[in-house]
Amino acid sequence: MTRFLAFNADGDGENQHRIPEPPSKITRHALRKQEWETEAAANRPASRVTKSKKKKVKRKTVTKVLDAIKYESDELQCLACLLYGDDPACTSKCYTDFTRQSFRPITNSVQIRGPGDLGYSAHTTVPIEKHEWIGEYIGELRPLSLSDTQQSHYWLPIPGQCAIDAERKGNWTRFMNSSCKPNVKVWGETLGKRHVVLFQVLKNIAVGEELTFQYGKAYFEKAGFECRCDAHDGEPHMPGDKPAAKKPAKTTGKKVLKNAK
Ligand SMILES: C[S@@+](CC[C@H](N)C(=O)[O-])C[C@H]1O[C@@H](n2cnc3c(N)ncnc32)[C@H](O)[C@@H]1O
Repeated sequence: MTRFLAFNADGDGENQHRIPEPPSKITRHALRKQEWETEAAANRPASRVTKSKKKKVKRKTVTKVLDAIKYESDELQCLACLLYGDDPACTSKCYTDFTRQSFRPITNSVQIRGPGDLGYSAHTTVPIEKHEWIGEYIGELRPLSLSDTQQSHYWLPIPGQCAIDAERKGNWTRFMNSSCKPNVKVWGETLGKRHVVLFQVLKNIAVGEELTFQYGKAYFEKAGFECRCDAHDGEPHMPGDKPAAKKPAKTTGKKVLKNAK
């Protein structure tokens, strides 16, 4: 298991330590194969399962799930070639081209700090310009049908497909916390007939700044806790709530007199 290195936020950078329960570092989506076999078995019409077919279905299912986020649709436009899904010119090359050419390769320029109030956090060690694409959400592909209790806090669903769960395996993007004043935006996109979840920078970001995106109200409602981001000075709130009005500073007698004039 490759471990993410982290730096203690209170330290001077030399205080390097390992995250208590680190996930595996991966660059491609992974699967819990057995889980998908169970899922497939549950959805397979009983009457059609014959002994000879059983093996075939099993192999097919895993392959199908491995391709779960590759889709067949003529309605979606590829972010790289701008062609629609039914165009044969849109191929898997679009994915490799886009990730090689249009991604700011910041993977080695992200420092994982913490734990702080929100756990670990991702900070850039290089300046990043507005509109740059900085990463893809990577994790284990899991069935959408899993119950709420089986879904982790690193669960990101792709509607109609599957969910990406980065609890046990993932890349640096799993460490991005939520903010109501985010500097990164999350996009569900398609690249070379593949569903992807990408992150794009919303404004120029300076060295050392934390990278954050908005998880959305539904995330916090489901997770059963409130957002405690810096935009609200760490006060518990739900995304969309207005920041509580700050208490007026104590007025001095002098000021009151001046105003009274
Ligand atoms: C995708 S993880 C982000 C990385 C996480 N901080 C860690 O240490 O692994 C999401 C979890 O981080 C914490 N978190 C992130 N942003 C938060 C926020 N704005 N308010 C409260 N908790 C937050 C919550 O525990 C949440 O379940």
